Amino acid sequence: MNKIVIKPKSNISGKVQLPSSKSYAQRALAIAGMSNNKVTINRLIESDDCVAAQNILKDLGAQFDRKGDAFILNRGIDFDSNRNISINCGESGLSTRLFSSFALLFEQDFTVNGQGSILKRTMEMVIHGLKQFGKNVQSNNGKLPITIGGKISEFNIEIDGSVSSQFLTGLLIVAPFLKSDTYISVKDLKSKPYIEMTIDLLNHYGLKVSNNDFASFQIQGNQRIEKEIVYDVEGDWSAASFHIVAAAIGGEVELSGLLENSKQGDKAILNAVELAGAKVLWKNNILSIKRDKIVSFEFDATECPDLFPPLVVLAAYANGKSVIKGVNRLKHKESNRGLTLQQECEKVGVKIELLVDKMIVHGIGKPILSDQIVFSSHNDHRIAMAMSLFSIGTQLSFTIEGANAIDKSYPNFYRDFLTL
Ligand SMILES: O=C(O)C1=C[C@@H](OP(=O)(O)O)[C@@H](O)[C@H](O)C1
Ligand SMILES: C=C(OP(=O)(O)O)C(=O)O
Repeated sequence: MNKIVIKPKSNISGKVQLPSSKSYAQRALAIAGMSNNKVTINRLIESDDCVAAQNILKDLGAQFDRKGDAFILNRGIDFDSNRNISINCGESGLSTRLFSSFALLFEQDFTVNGQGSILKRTMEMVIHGLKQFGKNVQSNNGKLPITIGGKISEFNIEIDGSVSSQFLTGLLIVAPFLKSDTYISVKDLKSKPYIEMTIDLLNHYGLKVSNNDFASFQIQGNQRIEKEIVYDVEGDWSAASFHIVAAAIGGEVELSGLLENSKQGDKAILNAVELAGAKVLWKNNILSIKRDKIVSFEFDATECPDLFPPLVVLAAYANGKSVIKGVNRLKHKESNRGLTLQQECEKVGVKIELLVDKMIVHGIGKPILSDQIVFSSHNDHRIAMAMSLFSIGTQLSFTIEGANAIDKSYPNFYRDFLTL
């Protein structure tokens, strides 16, 4: 049954080993597909998005084995195939926008499809970008499915980065393997840390791209992955953000598996919980978070939009107005997260105002639970995880409908959270 009952928790205390980063994992798989040598990716979890990326590699003719949590690529993508190609990207926005750019490596028809919420999310940035390369693109009114075909005739393009960085990630992964050098100028790029992660991983595979202050990128063509690669996927800061906020409002946690100097933008959650009054400490690669006071805060989440759901819960437990910037980034996620957070928080008496690019959360110290509460995840993993936190310091159980949404990024979330 796709619902869960969460019991009240008077206190948070315990240790969690974080799952590996779904953003790094999908990138590592995509770049591995370009290799003619063996690639081993360690610590790859079987979240839905990571499974989708592996299925795409299969659709593209790559061959690999799984041994425990390791992924071992034996043969990369079959670029010599001239049959028409069709990939299914599951519900992953990143895999959909990233692997669409792989159409640049083929001339035959390359169809991209998916399922669930991704069918409602815009693909305009992909369509517009691929057309500039001279490709023909047919879409379902700017959404999936899209079919891409034809030759590349242009290597100097301009894209808009204000809605999503994910297609640019795809272009940066594909461009080193094109026959000519590529120049990409980017207007108004958001989610920049995700582009740093892409470049970080390209460098790990021995590939080079030149970044001119996130405004343009120059990529030499005809590059190769010269040697065997081993890559260990680091822990997921976006997943960690829920346990970090749980501790900040309800007690303490010790988290392992995270890198202190990670390039993941979502490690900014530490700045937010410190602003709200929690204590943060690193010792021997273990991160400890301890509740102290909880005060309202102001935070700009424009570059780390996935932090909105846990930040809203943090703000709900502070007394008074917290301001979180970057709401425009939320429209095109698994749900329209500004609206879904507003709707779900209303159920516990927390009012949220959505202004032009700001959210104001009117925190009430302790959310009010009645015995009737049924949250909806809106089939959005981050909404399901965030609503679970409302069990902290309250007296009554509640239900989350659409609870399985967590499988997209963190299938063991409830197991881990319920041990705290
Ligand atoms: O590149 C990535 O791994 C991601 C980029 C972000 O999307 P946008 O670039 O669309 O903001 C983020 O919200 C998403 O969860 C993962
Ligand atoms: C928006 C997300 O992912 P994606 O865009 O890859 O579906 C997310 O994980 O919150």
